Amino acid sequence: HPLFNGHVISRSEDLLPAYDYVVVGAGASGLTVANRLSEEPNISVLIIEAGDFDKKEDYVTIPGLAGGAVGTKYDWNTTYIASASIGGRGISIPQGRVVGGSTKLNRMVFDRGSKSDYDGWEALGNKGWNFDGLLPYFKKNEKFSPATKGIKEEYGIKDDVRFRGDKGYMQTTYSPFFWPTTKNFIQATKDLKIPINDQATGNAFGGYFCTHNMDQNYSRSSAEEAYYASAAARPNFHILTGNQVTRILTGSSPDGTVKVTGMEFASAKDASRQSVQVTKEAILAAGALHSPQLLQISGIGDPKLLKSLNVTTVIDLPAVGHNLHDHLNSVVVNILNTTVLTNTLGTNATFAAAARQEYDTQRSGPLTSPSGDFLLFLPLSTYSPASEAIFAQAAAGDPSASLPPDTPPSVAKGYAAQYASLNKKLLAKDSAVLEIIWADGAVVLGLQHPYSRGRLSAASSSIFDAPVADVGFLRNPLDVALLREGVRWARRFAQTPGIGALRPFEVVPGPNVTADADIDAHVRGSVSTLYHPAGTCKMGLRAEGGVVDADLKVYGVDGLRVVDASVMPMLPASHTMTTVYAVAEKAAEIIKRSGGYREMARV
Ligand SMILES: Cc1cc2nc3c(=O)[nH]c(=O)nc-3n(C[C@H](O)[C@H](O)[C@H](O)COP(=O)(O)OP(=O)(O)OC[C@H]3O[C@@H](n4cnc5c(N)ncnc54)[C@H](O)[C@@H]3O)c2cc1C
Repeated sequence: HPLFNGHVISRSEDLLPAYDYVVVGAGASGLTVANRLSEEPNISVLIIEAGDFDKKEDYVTIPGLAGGAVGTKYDWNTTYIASASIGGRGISIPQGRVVGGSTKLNRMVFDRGSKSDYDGWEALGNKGWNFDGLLPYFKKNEKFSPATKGIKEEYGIKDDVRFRGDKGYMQTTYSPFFWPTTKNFIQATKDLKIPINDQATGNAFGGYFCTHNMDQNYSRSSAEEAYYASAAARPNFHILTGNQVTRILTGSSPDGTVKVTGMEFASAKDASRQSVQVTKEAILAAGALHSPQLLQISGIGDPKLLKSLNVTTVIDLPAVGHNLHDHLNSVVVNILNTTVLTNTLGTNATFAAAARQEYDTQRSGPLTSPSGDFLLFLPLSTYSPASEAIFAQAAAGDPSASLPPDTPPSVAKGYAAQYASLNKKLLAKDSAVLEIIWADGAVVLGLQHPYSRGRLSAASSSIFDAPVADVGFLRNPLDVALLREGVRWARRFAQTPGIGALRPFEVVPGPNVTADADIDAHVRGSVSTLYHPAGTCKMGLRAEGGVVDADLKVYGVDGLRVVDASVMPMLPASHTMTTVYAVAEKAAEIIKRSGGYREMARV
């Protein structure tokens, strides 16, 4: 077929009239699933992506400049709505709008959560979704290379390679350069007798050395380099960029079954709508903020919301958009008495020029590191003496304090089970409550298992109007207590010999801020996002607020799945990309199996 030339479809006129699978969104999950499905030469796959290909700008490819694409044309530039619980502030929430999705914007922390976190997904009613069940897919995603000999010896990094993949498309390794005060951070970890583990093994707590998604040339390995590049030559793999899916088209058969029939899309709000037919399935991979929005404007959601948008209800599924949660962080900032800091790249032009030259000519030095080369993930009892008291407060608390007004009963029921699971984590030794990112004097305190939940709602019936994202940060005061204890820990940490050697001087919130109420005010006034929105199309039982089942099929509709960060019932204590890839790798096999294709793909 002339159109099956393996090239990017840049004009919608060049599309085939029908595809077996149409994937919405070419980010982490979408490219993974589309790549794996198109391994079968008989399957035709189309991905529709709102953004375009990037131009390999330095801020996209160079690890030391990671995050630089935030706020550019490659970002949706979305915001979490202002809320009283965080001092009336709105918070910007970057999301990739480019081929590669958020993996082009992200900070390249490539880690997994604890075994207990994934086992918790299964305990919530999702058979097979546990650490052991995900491990083959974590490995399938990855082509891991160990640290350089120098870094390995200097820092004593030990990897259990049985837990690592060596044939995947995603290239991962450690930075060949660690910023100098990383040594102080590691020393402080030892001073506090915090064990150092290997996060890949499921023991993602204590301290760990962190891998990044980058190739052997120390350039970003995004979903594009990994899953697009390796599939682009396949004639049955098409991608349409610069177009947004505007609606999922459905029809009903005489017996009342609702089935996906096609996808409608457009290049701009006022551009004409076009459509392609879907012969097998539509797969949503638009991310945790856009997949639920697309479901809602296609008539799948809470009838009350849909009515207010003038959208006809196709499937009454009130949970769509609920269970929105994200990792949030507060911060304690110290001034350090030392010269070479990560921000020297921004403040000292001579240093930056030398670093650039070193990167360009030798692929070494500061620009090879996206930072975050060593991280702490602390169980509550290891960072707070108040764990029993906070547990008692939680056990006596009312789960509904975490939820937005008008939460549907099924969602509240499902959340009650999550609440019990969150309470257990307060006493657990095998799951972290707090992440510590050491950013040279700034101690970033990331809450990993927040109690509070929010809600994502379409703002209108048009996909081109940004959705209303109420993330619910600090809605439940338990989250404030967990961060308050983090602030106190950060001060003890600053007094360890390891950090003390840098003569830290606290400037935020400042040494006078010691009373609970004052620390709480600092927490409420400072929290921000760690960029991990999830949970809005939760995998779970329908009666418990599930939007998709354990095969990631949307309840009530034939031929429709969600495979992105929105299906995670609860965030693991880790950054999210690695988990998104593993979920998508598993999803691809589930989809192949249900289509009658063989399961284990060639790699
Ligand atoms: C600034 C930032 C820093 C981060 N840092 C890290 C980190 O260091 N480590 C880590 O593990 N994780 C990090 N993350 C999170 C991680 O990148 C995401 O969890 C992951 O990419 C989510 O994958 P996804 O497939 O769900 O969505 P995405 O990767 O965001 O992909 C969704 C895609 O769908 C497209 N889309 C949306 N709506 C439509 C539509 N209607 N039609 C067509 N296309 C559409 C979008 O344009 C996008 O390309 C970070 C994220 C950000 C934004």
